[in-house]
Amino acid sequence: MSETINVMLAGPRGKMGTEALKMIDETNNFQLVGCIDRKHNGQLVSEVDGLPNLNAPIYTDAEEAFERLNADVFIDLTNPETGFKHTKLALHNHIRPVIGTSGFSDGQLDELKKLSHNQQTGVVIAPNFAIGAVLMMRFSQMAAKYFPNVEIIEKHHDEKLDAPSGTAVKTAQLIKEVRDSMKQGHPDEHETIAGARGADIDGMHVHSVRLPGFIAQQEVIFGQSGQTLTIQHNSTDRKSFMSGVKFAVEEVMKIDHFVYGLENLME
Ligand SMILES: NC(=O)C1=CN([C@@H]2O[C@H](COP(=O)(O)OP(=O)(O)OC[C@H]3O[C@@H](n4cnc5c(N)ncnc54)[C@H](OP(=O)(O)O)[C@@H]3O)[C@@H](O)[C@H]2O)C=CC1
Ligand SMILES: O=C(O)C1=N[C@H](C(=O)O)C[C@H](O)C1
Repeated sequence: MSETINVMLAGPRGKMGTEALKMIDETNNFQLVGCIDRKHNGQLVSEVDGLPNLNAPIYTDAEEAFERLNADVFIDLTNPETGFKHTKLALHNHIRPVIGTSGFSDGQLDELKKLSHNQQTGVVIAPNFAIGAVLMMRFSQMAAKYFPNVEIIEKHHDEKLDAPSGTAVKTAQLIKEVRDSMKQGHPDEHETIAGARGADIDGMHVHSVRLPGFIAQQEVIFGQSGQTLTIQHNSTDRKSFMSGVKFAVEEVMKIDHFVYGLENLME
């Protein structure tokens, strides 16, 4: 039988957090030891409406939670500012972070990488936990070798705080690794309304749609003379992210270094 992994989680009442609590509850060798939330200090998860029947305490003070809880792994599903603070606290306490929260800057990612190295503690930061999205990013990187002209359209629910999405940024980074830097579109093009061409990542234009009705979707559109190629992924349910979260929790137990992107843990 697999050894028990003690897990703590920040953001239990959130859309992803509630789904992650169900996954932890359903996984035989995962044990929830506590949560960090903005509300319900001192209560048990089971005492909060809508959360699973888990007898784990809730802390509103993150420092106290990291000091008191005997956790192996820390999952963060909050927001960029909070998630960054939590990840540093987890590493300082040698609790391995699995971070789904998106919106960290390159500078923040560098700082966490250095901290992980100094603390000799593994960390997994995954812009997208859905296997289909990881494949969409990989296929896009493959295609970019042959189709350097590319634009990314990401579509999310209108409660999302960060734009562009972590997935779009990661996709652009993967493409950047295989194509020469270039400016796309007409050399003389100009926006008559600011923002019309979207964000620019190394010459790639990234467009963010925010509408009710979406969970998460991304299209990577490649074009060259006479043909276009579109690689698209849809998450139609947040369950799509949970096998990736589970996988990351298991894998982070085996590493002592920084990993950015689930693809780096897959065969
Ligand atoms: N990597 C991936 O595959 C995925 C990543 N995400 C990312 O995960 C994050 C969460 O997404 P989602 O669940 O949709 O967002 P929600 O807004 O539904 O949930 C965020 C939760 O974090 C809580 N929170 C905010 N600040 C704090 C704090 N200081 N301490 C503790 N809890 C806090 C919020 O509490 P309150 O309700 O009081 O505001 C809320 O319950 C986002 O960054 C999103 O981009 C989302 C989907 C997939
Ligand atoms: O906020 C979301 O919902 C999502 N966020 C992640 C991102 O920013 O890429 C992953 C997924 O797209 C859902």
